[in-house]
Amino acid sequence: MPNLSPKQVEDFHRDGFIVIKNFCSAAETQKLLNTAIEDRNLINNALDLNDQTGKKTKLSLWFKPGKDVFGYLTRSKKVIEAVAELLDSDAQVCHFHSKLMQKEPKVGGAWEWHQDYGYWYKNQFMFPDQLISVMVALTPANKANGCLQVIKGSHKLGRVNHGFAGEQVGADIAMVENALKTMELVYSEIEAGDALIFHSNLLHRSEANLSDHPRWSIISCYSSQSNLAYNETSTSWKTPVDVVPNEAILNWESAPTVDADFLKKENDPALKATGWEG
Ligand SMILES: O=C(O)CCC(=O)C(=O)O
Ligand SMILES: [Fe+2]
Repeated sequence: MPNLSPKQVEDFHRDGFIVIKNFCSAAETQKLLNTAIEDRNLINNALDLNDQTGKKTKLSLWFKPGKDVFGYLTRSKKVIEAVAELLDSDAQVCHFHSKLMQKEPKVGGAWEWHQDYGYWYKNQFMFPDQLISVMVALTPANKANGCLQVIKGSHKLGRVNHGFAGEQVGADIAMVENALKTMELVYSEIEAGDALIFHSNLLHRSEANLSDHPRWSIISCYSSQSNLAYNETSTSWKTPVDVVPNEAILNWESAPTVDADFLKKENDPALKATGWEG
């Protein structure tokens, strides 16, 4: 039984993204949000990333999905089946990394226009069509609190050059402006529990959160096992996901995230100059 309809698959290939409403139930979303708020490891391993104006986005990033509620979500049958249908490979699905994104009221920073493959090219992943991101909203995301914006169809541009924009890596703004002349900018306003699945070359950004409401989400990135990365020391990206039933999210006991292999800022090639920029 396919997880996605033929129309969803077609939309993804044409537009570079799809939104799946109520991908997580209210109870699942609440459990994820509570864990995000209460789990000391997630909090202690959060990195602050400055945007160009000094506003900060907080993110915790880990590689190997564990036996906690986030691990169960990222390994769940519903996520892995959807991803498998959209990746350009019949090989098994591997989990590259997940990030808990916390854009706090008034202080949550912006993300510059970029393609995720703009980062992952630095990891020397070979195939952008075998890399994908799944964003699940843990709180409502809208224009006021800095929801994700995407340029519809921009994954078809291929990878554009990226250079540093503050502490972040940003796409060549000339190419972004050209794209915006003919392609539609879409504000991905979604509710808690909705999922946005997008291609690694889709141009996207988000503005600062100037509202009184948090914008929290989890973004999980997947790669096919046939996609090799020659500059990546973590190993989860080449390890097929140990898939769990969807019920695990709500019903299985959630272990602490203490053993998770969290990213330290200095170890991320995407945050370092390689000389390949520009
Ligand atoms: O959460 C956001 O607003 C964007 C984050 C993002 O695009 C990324 O981490 O690659
Ligand atoms: Fe991104």
